Amino acid sequence: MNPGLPGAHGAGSASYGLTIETHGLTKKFGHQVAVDGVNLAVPPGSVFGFLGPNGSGKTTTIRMLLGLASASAGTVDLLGMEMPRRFHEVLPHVGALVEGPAFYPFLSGAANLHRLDAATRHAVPATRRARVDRALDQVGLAHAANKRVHAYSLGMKQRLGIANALLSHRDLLVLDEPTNGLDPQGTREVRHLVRSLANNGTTVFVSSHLLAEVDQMCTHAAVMSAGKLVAQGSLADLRRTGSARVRLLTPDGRQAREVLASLGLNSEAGDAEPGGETLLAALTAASGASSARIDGSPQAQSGEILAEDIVARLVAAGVRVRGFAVERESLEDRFVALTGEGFDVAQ
Ligand SMILES: Nc1ncnc2c1ncn2[C@@H]1O[C@H](COP(=O)(O)OP(=O)(O)OP(=O)(O)O)[C@@H](O)[C@H]1O
Repeated sequence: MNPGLPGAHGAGSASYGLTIETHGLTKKFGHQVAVDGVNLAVPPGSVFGFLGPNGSGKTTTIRMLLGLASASAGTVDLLGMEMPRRFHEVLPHVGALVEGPAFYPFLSGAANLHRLDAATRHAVPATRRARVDRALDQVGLAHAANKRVHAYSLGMKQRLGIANALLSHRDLLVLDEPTNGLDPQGTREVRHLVRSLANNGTTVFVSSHLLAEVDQMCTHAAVMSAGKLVAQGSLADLRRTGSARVRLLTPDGRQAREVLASLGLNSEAGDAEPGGETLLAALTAASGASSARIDGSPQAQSGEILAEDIVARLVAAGVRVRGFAVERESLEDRFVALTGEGFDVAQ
């Protein structure tokens, strides 16, 4: 198969376990450690959000992944091949949008892609027209192919940049903040595009400082804070590791506290409400309290006491329950707790 053809599969698609794998990846600028011992594990087929506040080291990490900057320490493997040693083998299978390509404003979108492809060492000239047309179609710019780029909106220019990264079939796409500076419409277009790219089997690694964006686009995420990787995994796993608590409203506060204590749950008083006392209790039993589990009833996998078991115990003890709710930490609460910083959650 010819790797220059659209649809052709590259670097031994099934011959590696992780699409991106780093160990101890570190970058120092003088005394400043911008990236500090990062171990990334990006599974094939994922849309992997690389999340972190401004200045947390995302772009520096991406530059090292792509061989655009040298690492001070650590290793990088892309598609199972060591970087930058196997740079020339890896590169044809990886598309990237980092700091955006420069387009000629007086040329059409299609003409710009023809020029950029012609400057690419591995690109096959005979298939260029078909590949340009296909890439423009993939990013929804077929109708504007012959329009000059100066008449493109920012969102269209950004999609043209992604089209450039898609001129050949890619096993991996790396996009650095692809929605930065876009208006809400352009942002929606690019997010939609990122999600659809993964449907073709391409692994997409996309950085963002917007939690909501990662939440909407991605299957997996890693969180950077001050140069360090503080969490990574599937979004489902990251959500699950967040803590949960019950909020109970009852006129029988004393007995309720005893029941919760018998399950190993420490409770604290919430706001007083008309008609009773509010109690708040983490769903995870305090250590050493496992003997308090209800016989024969399963605990949730995370070690949490099941809400239905708590209700059953309360009812059995004659505690009158006016209100009962399980409150789970949101992804946002979790990430703020991890990084100690606020995230932009807008958009
Ligand atoms: N060439 C450089 N020389 C010196 N310091 C640098 C250089 N490049 C980045 N840094 C510093 O490294 C740290 C991480 O920067 P980086 O651009 O990787 O963060 P980021 O998470 O991508 O942030 P942003 O979203 O603002 O680009 C910052 O403190 C930055 O000032």
